[in-house]
Order: sequence, then C-alpha cells, then structure tokens
Amino acid sequence: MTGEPMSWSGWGDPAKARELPEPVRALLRDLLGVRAPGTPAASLEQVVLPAVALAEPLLGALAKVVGDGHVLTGHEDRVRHTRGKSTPDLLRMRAGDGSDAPDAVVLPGSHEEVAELLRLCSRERVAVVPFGGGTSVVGGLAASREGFAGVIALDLGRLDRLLFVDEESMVAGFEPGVRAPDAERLLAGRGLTLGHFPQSFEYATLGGFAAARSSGQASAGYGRFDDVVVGLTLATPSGTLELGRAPKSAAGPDLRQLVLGSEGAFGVITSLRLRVRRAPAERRYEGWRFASFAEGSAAVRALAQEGPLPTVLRLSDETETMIGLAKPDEIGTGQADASRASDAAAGSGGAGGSGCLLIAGFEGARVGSRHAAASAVLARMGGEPLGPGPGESWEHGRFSAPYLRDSLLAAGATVETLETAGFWANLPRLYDAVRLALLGALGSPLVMCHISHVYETGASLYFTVVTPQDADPVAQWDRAKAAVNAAIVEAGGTITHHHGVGRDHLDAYASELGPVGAGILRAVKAELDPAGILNPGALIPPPAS
Ligand SMILES: Cc1cc2nc3c(=O)[nH]c(=O)nc-3n(C[C@H](O)[C@H](O)[C@H](O)COP(=O)(O)OP(=O)(O)OC[C@H]3O[C@@H](n4cnc5c(N)ncnc54)[C@H](O)[C@@H]3O)c2cc1C
Repeated sequence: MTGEPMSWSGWGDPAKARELPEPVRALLRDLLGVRAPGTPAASLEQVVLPAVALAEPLLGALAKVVGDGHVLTGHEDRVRHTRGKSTPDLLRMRAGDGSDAPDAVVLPGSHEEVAELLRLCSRERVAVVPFGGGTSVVGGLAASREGFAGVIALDLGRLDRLLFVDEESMVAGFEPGVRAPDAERLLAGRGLTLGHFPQSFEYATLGGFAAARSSGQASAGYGRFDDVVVGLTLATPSGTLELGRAPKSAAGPDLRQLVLGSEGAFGVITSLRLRVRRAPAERRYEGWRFASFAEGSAAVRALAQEGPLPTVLRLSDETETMIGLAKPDEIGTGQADASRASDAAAGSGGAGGSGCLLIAGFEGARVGSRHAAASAVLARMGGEPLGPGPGESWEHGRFSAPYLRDSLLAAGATVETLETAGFWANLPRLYDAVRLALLGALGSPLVMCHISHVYETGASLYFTVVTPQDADPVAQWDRAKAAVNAAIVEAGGTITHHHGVGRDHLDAYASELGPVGAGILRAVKAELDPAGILNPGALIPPPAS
C-alpha cells in the first residue's frame, strides 16, 4: 500500500493540508458572516468513545479466525474507523464525539476468513460494517448497535493484491482493499489503466467503489465504476455468490447489479474482475466559456447525444466559475481568490457576469480527430475556446479541493457537497429546486454547481455549499440536508448519482423505491443475511410501521 494514513479528523494526507489565505478569511467574515468557532477542535486523545462492548471470549474467537494482531481495540484504531468523511462526520469528530465507534477493528486476510467471520458474527449477533477506504460521505459506515452484542469494522486493507491480468480479454482481477492509486500503479507496469478517478481517488478502495456505485471524473470516457465491473465474489452469511462468467448474459436478471451499490448490506465483496483499458499515450485538456449555465448545458447535451464525448467533461455554473472551484489549484493564492469570492458572495450564489467555464479533456485514441469534432459542436453551441490553460489547471488540481474543507471548518464555515441526477428535460427544475431548498434552509449560503457526469438522456448535478456555522453546525446541516432531500424527491430527481444511500439518504431512497421496491431489498437481505448483521441501518428501508 502506498500513501500516508488519512487524517483522523479531516480529509486526506495531513501533509497536504492547506491554510486559508487571510483575504479569504476576511471575506468569509465580512460577506458571509463567518465567525471562528468558540471551541478548538478536539485532539485525538480527547475523542470520547463508548466502552468496548464485546466480551473477551468473543474478541478471542474473532482473533482465532484472523490471527492475533488482526483484531484491534486501541483508541486510535477505533477512532480511525468511526464514520466516514462527510462534513457532519468531520464536525462530530472535531467536537470529540466518537459515539459511533466500532468495538473492534478486524482485518481478515482471505475470502475464507471473511466467510468464517460472517458465520461467527451471525451466530453471536455482532454487527459487521465492511470498511474500505473510509471515504463514505452518506453515513455508510456509522455503526448501529441496537439489538447487537457489539459492532466490528471489517477493514479490508489486508486484501490488497492484484490477482491476475488477462490482456486478451482486457480484464484484471483484484482484491477489494486495493486503493485506487495502488491499482493504477499495479496496472501501469503493463501499460493499462482502470480510468476511475473520483475526487476521493487517493484513499478510496476498489471494493468501496463497487459497493457504492462510484463515478469518477473521467466518467464520460471510461464510464461509471459499475460499467467497469465485469465480475465479483460476494461472501455472505448464507454462502458465497460468484457472479460474471461472461461480459453479458440473457440468463435472467443480472445479479451483479444487485451487488453493485449494495453498500455492505448484502455481503462483503472479496474479489473483483474489472475491465481495463490501454493507458492513454496522449492527453489534451482545455477550457471553453459559455454565456450561461443554460447555454453550456445545451452544449454538453449536444456532445452527449451527437458525440463525440470527451474523456472528461465538466461545466461549472456561474457561481462556481467565479469562485474558481473548477481551478482548485489556484485557490489559496491570495488576492485573486479574494476578488473572485467577493463577486460570488455578493451574488449569494446567483448568476454573475463571467459566464460559465467548461473543461473538456481528451485522452487515448484519436485525440486529434475527437477534439476537432467536439470543438465544432461546442463552437456551434456558442462556446468560446479558452485554450489549454484552464484545462491543464483543472487537471493539475483535480484532487486538491477537498483539502480546503478542513481549513474552512476550522474558520467557522460549513462546506459540504451533495448531488443528484435527472433527465435533461427535468434538469433546470432540479437545479432550481435544490438551490431554493438550500437558500430557504440556510439564509444566504454560497451555492455552486457543476455537471460532470453526462449521458444521452440526462446528467448529474453536483452542488457545493458554503455557509457560516451556527451554534450547532451538525443540526444546522441536517436541517438543510433534509430540505434538499425533500426537494430532490419532489422535483423528480434521484437522491444520489454516485455518493450512495448509507443512512443519510435512506428516507428519500424509500420514497424513490416505493413499497414494492423496498420490499424486494428486504427480501434479498433476509435471504443473504438472515441475522441482519451486515451494516445494519444502511441502505435497506425498514418496513413502514
Ligand atoms: C473528498 C471526497 C471526494 C469524493 N469524491 C467522489 C467522487 O468523485 N465520486 C464518487 O463516486 N464518490 C466520491 N466520494 C465518495 C466515496 O469516496 C465513494 O463512495 C467511494 O466509493 C467509497 O470508497 P471507500 O473505499 O472509501 O469505501 P468506504 O467508505 O469504506 O465504504 C463505502 C460503503 O461501501 C461498503 N463497503 C466498502 N468496501 C466493501 C466491500 N469490500 N464489500 C462490501 N461493502 C463494502 C461500506 O460498508 C460502506 O457502506 C468522495 C468522498 C470524499 C470524502
């Protein structure tokens, strides 16, 4: 495994933490009314955890399966496996609230050990939360204790091997705990890539991508992660499910789709067979300007429907364009931020005068001809070419933006992201509904949006919100999130395009599924996990009372 352990209370590699420049602090204060929180963030030692509920004989039985040294009950190990990395998760951690900590962290070393652990935990009524990179932003890792003897985090980090590469079929086999950068490194030696680059790339795992139906920044060219998975193995308390003996099949419903997005509630993914592509020899990234988000959206739709699609396609709305989130590596450079932020805050998330930035990235085969054809479409739709500068800047800073969140939280601003998707004809309504819900719930937040996952029939909308923290920022965000979830359901969008359901989206997901759909999920859960030990409280809507 490469890389530093992730910050226990924030995002990413602690060495890459970024300070907010003073002009931005001043603007947050003067224009959004942001004030530094009264109490400093808790230290690791100050985080309060519940006492370990699992009795010694049970801890011993777990250790018998995975070996001594692979059952951890130390303070830091439990803290590091408490919840995920949503903003409420980080706010709770900064407040020293470790109440959702697992009793133990268990690290299996093989499929057989996972299967044995699931049998043991079913027998002893121990809840099991599969844990990949720990980057869930939907409450996918918070342990529910009610009715259980205890909770374990099943950390898949020891299952970190490349299993095989079949270059004839262009399929590679991996264990689930391989982190995305390690997967790319393992494939690079053979000139191959998965092409999956979500913003959580540095820490998320392949098993987590499959379990949460992740979508990466290059989804226009490489597809979503569910397009990449051709086969997988699922260990369940009821036995092992092997799926994917051919790329496509007419033998009934495709059960792979039942496992993709199952968020650890049906079983533990212990291996994956993934489609690989030749690593691109050529890359070309550039920027375009559109007069408005509506004009830019029409251009993006034209590319999705007529082709050719670039590998990366991202359109920021007016506010995101002004604030510069499309060029995150430039944020933090001082005065330039200040004037951009001032413009954006003055508009309180409204339309500004600088138009909208579109980033188009071309990788792989026929870059020249695809670029020429796509450029003709973008020019016809009113786009103004800005050259390679904005595109290269975006590519350079593509994983940087989350590092700003910790500095913003420390300064007293809540910053969080949320997303949805819909058909093209409904997208403007969905955009307005989410913005109005946020403005209604938070007063005058900064609301930014971009489109970065497109299909012939529709697209996702990805929002970033900045607002001053009140005395209880978790409750404040919970209220805003509830308002947005209701607005998305009402406006006919899906509650999530790629973050998943977890616990945070459960109510809205139940509305989206309807009673018959929810009943199907409960029936599958009852078949695969009769004792209900797997990630209880996540994904599966409870029966209506
Ligand atoms: C800063 C940031 C940026 C992000 N950017 C993106 C993005 O661009 N695109 C995107 O799609 N998502 C993004 N996410 C969300 C998150 O990274 C994804 O959901 C990712 O797929 C989670 O992978 P993970 O390995 O961290 O899984 P975890 O967070 O550990 O787990 C996620 C869920 O999957 C289950 N699970 C994990 N491994 C297994 C397994 N082997 N078997 C069964 N269940 C399992 C867990 O129980 C949990 O329910 C972002 C998150 C953050 C914090």
